[in-house]
Amino acid sequence: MTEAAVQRDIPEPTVLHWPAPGGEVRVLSFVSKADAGAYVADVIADTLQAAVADRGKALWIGCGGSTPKPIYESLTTLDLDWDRITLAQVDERFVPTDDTNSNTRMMREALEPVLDDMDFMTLIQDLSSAQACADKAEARFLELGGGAAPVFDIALMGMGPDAHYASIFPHHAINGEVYGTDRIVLPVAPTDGSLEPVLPRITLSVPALNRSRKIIFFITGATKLEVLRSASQSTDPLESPIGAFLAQCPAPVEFVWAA
Ligand SMILES: O=C1O[C@H](COP(=O)(O)O)[C@@H](O)[C@H](O)[C@H]1O
Repeated sequence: MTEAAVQRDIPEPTVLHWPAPGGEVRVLSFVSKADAGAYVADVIADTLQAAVADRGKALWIGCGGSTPKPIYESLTTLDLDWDRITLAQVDERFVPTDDTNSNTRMMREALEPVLDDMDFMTLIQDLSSAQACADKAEARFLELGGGAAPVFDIALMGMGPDAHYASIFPHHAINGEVYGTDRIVLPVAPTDGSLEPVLPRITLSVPALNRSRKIIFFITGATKLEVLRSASQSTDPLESPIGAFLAQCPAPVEFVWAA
């Protein structure tokens, strides 16, 4: 069994930090996206290998969108005990897994070199309805947790330019339910099309995300850094989903950023 993943020689980041209602926000700022991505991949790899060494297996969750694809690709180049690693999704669009909008498709493509060795759990467990899909995904998570909501060794998360995280969007009714639910997985209704989400979605609930031992957000671009700076000052879930999340999250949260 490998004790630690290969460590790359990554230039030291600058640490940006500012006060916020939920506690200081800390952002590791790298000179290049490649360095930032390599850092995130190494943190995930080390966390997974430590979990395998401690508990014989690792369970983690990863986000979709386009930003994290290089992280997943990078992880496949590292020497990990893939046969002991399960990856599930933070959120998904309720579309077939071969659809171009599918996070599952992106993740499977990026992880292709190790996909047969590892256990990848898509949130798309049923295409008859988003509720049936969420119910089946919930059951899968309960299996993974031995009958209870599982603990995740690490969560790789992202943030959209509208301050959404997972599939929890500003001004969406899901904000009234997603923080206080007993559910692990919830369906997210689409809007009328003028605002995201335009497609129905499936998301992990906030209590489920909170069961991560650590959370690492990977964001890129000047716009998202300014969105984070401003949104972290509000704890109103309707206006500022990311600010609301940070204000209540019990897990250690780190942001990694590059322009
Ligand atoms: O819709 C989504 O967007 C966010 C952010 O994606 P990005 O490509 O702008 O980084 C992502 O974290 C989430 O998983 C995805 O479903």
